[in-house]
Amino acid sequence: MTIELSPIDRAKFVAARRAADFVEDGMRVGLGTGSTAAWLVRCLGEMVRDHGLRIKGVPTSARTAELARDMGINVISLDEARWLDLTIDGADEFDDELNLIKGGGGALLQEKIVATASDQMIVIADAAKEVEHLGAFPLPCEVIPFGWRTTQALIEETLVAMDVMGRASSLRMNGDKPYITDEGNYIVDLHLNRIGNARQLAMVLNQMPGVVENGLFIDICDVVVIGHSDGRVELRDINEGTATEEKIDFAETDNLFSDLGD
Ligand SMILES: O=C(CO)[C@H](O)[C@H](O)COP(=O)(O)O
Repeated sequence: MTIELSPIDRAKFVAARRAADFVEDGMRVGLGTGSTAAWLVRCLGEMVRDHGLRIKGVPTSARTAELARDMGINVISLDEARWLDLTIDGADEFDDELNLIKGGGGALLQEKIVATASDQMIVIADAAKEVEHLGAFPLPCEVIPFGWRTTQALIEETLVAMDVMGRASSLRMNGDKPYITDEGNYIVDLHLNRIGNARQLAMVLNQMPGVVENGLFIDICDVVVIGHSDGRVELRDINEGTATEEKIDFAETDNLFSDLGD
């Protein structure tokens, strides 16, 4: 039986399926968070189950840990792994230098720690995530709950002083309560519209007391795999300076859909 996927899920799936080919036997792999990364975890689970792939997976959230265990992946902590061969994760935006906004799913802190502790980071995304300038997607900023209003005000004042466009920010909510990250923190989303100097902003934000981490991933991503709903995948490697295109045959991946629906 084949589960009918929406065009966006087909795009996410083919990106994940192609990126899974980068995973080799014996690797320690960082497992991202979000709907695209969930496809990756399912693909790796199938490779473990049906093709005997032996990997150790380091999840970037409780959600991903649960899914990875359900898929039969050997899950270990980052402290056990210490260093990773590869991390594969989704993104909310990427630009032509493969700088990213991440954290739409609230897992930016663990995601950045895990990606930074990896020899290589591969981002998997549908084509809508590609932007000329980062910032249309609200930039997540993880802050500790203590004095969060003061931290938010400090962030806003700093953005005004830096003449960053937008300037509004909002506390991320889960119903009528603040959204709580896996680390017990809050997220303040910065509505910037367009980020002029992402490198500078990332550094400035992280210097503020109360800010734990921000969702700008600068010089961390090595490769982006962009999926399209017709099965095409584009691979861009920032280090090699290459851009190639391939096509995934959905017929060969039918077994993945048979028992792995959401
Ligand atoms: O950064 C993330 C979670 O913190 C996700 O990778 C990002 O939000 C993309 O999610 P999706 O694949 O569901 O579009």
